[in-house]
Amino acid sequence: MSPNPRVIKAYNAMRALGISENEVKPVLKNLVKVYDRNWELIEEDNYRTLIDAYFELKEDKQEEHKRKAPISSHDGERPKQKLHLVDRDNHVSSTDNSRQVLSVEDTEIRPKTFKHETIKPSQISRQDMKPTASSQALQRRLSDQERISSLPCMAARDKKYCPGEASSAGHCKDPIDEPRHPCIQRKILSSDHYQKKITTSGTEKPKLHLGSVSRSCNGSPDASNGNLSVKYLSNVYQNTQKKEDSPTCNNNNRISKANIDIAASPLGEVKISLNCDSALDQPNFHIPNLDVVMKSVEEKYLRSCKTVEPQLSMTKLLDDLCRSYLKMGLNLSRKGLIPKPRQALAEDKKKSFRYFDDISKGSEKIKISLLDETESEDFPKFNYIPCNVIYQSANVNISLARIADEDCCSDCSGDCLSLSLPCACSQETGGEFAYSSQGLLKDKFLSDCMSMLLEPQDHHYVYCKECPIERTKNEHNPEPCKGHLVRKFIKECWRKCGCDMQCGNRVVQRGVRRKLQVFLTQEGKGWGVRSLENLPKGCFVCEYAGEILTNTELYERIVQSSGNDRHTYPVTLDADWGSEVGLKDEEALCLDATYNGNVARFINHRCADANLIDIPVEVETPDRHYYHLALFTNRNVNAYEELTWDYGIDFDDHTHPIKAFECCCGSTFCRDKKQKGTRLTKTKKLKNTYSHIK
Ligand SMILES: C[S@@+](CC[C@H](N)C(=O)[O-])C[C@H]1O[C@@H](n2cnc3c(N)ncnc32)[C@H](O)[C@@H]1O
Repeated sequence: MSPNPRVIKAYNAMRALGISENEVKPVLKNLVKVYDRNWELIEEDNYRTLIDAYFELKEDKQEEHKRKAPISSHDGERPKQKLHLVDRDNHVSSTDNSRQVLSVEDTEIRPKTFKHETIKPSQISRQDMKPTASSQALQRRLSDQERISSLPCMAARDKKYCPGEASSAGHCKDPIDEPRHPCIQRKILSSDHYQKKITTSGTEKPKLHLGSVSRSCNGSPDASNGNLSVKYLSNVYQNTQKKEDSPTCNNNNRISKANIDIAASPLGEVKISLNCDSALDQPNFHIPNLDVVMKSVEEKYLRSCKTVEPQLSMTKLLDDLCRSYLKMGLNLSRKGLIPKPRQALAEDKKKSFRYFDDISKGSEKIKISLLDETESEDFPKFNYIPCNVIYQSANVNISLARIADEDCCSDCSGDCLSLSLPCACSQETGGEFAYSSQGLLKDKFLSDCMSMLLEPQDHHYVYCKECPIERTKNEHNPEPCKGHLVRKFIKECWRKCGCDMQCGNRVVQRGVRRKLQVFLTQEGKGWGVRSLENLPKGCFVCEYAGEILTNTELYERIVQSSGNDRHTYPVTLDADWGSEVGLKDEEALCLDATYNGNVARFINHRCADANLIDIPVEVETPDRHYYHLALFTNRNVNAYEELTWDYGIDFDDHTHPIKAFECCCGSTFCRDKKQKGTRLTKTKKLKNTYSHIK
């Protein structure tokens, strides 16, 4: 009779794990019998059930030997008994021990094999069951397994031994009543599911029921109930734990082992696992925090595919995830981080990735975090200021007396936006407030501002007789003014107004409200800013705050700077230069956030199709030499998308005191000719991009 090909396949699968045909034969025979020749159940998950049964049998045998062994005798005793007595830090490394597990001296199958309370094979890390694993790797794993299974319960560390029976003896409470570690709970759930599967598939035998899973007090499953599946889980878990820098279990209750579940259906029927067994073999690999890896990969894809492109490949994405996982793991170890106990993991997460909780040091109403996943860039030295501060000579005249009655709404109360007839403060914006009752910029106002940005030639420019900018460049023989775009202003209610601070016409002055984070960009732009939440279109993000300098002061600063300071691109407050002739130097102002600035100093430039727009805002000074420059979203922005705005740089102007950087914005409309030569010529194309706001 020709051999059953399913039997041959099963032997082959087990052989790949270093288990011989002779060892497998009786186990398989028994399984086929109890599973009523339901081969699918034996074959599924790469013969998990078979492997499980094999190890269960082995474990039974060991238990049997233990029971039979004379208690006082050490001589000539099998070392496995000692294994359960060694201290946590006193690993038994004898190869005999591993060999002992591997060598199956007697393979006699006993009817009790399946009478054990059993945590089902679904609880075993998939990788451990993988038939492709070399027998050498298995040996090593088994050796670890044996070693770690000897570890005592964490709570009973000083006692020597926490066997299954110890549950009733004291230091581990009834494992069922014990609060479950979320990760473990999930695994138990899946074993329940497994049980259901067996029953519903019409197989009556064996009677599989949820085991009394004894777990060590640190939440990992305890190997002491003689259940190899659980033991396996525990071993890999603890093995991994030794190398870890970050929590194995994240908030999503995913379990972390050498196999890390990264995605699962609600009941765990379908899972995607990261297998980092080979990476764990590398001495310089440490397990990174899965959440951070996920975030970083998501961020990368969100940036490159703002809308999901048809060619987006999930395989590629998940492959990339694996690559990033490895990369981060290696990066962690490159920093020479030493694994810390579990309690310190939260702290570690922050340290290993350079995490600052709040770069504003409490000066903003909301914390602004900084996350550096690579530690490849020095954090810039600057002083965080939440609002503008005069450097020295700027003439910023803030006085209530200068605010005329028609420039404020002293008769108002409460919220000006709720008035049936808009108050005086709406005059500046044509008798309508720029803000909607949701606190967002109204579409019409936003699209007018966008149109100025996209089609400046269609808008009003003023040309100074003697341009302060040209004057600083060449005092005695200034070049003709290059022109200043007359900008639309928002005017907010302020101190002389009768409304309260919650008035809908006070947005910018209430400061940052969105969860922003500074992070290191990957395109060579240095630090950048992203929002940790989705932002709706027209939403205020932050103002560009810095030192208020005169043009001359800025010029001197640039000339004197050592060249070591990476100058943040300064902002010229020229939105209203046309309304006055002959601006004095102390009235021609700009903002410099290089040494003193807020989060906006980290927002990078993007040519034309940036997601933020800068809008001048009049708050406390009716003359517009000085104003606030506020950044609003010009479209819906996804969480973790980098926030950018168009600095308005003319990359062709080689006379500008600040040498323009080489633009890496990646926009199709990039104006920097050096970059791909993709100069903005097709305004129409650009207009199409923003057609939604027209
Ligand atoms: C306001 S800062 C932005 C924060 C800056 N990335 C950092 O690390 O501090 C402006 C500077 O960032 C860099 N930068 C901004 N946008 C860029 C872009 N599109 N391409 C290349 N570098 C950029 C330039 O060095 C520029 O002078």
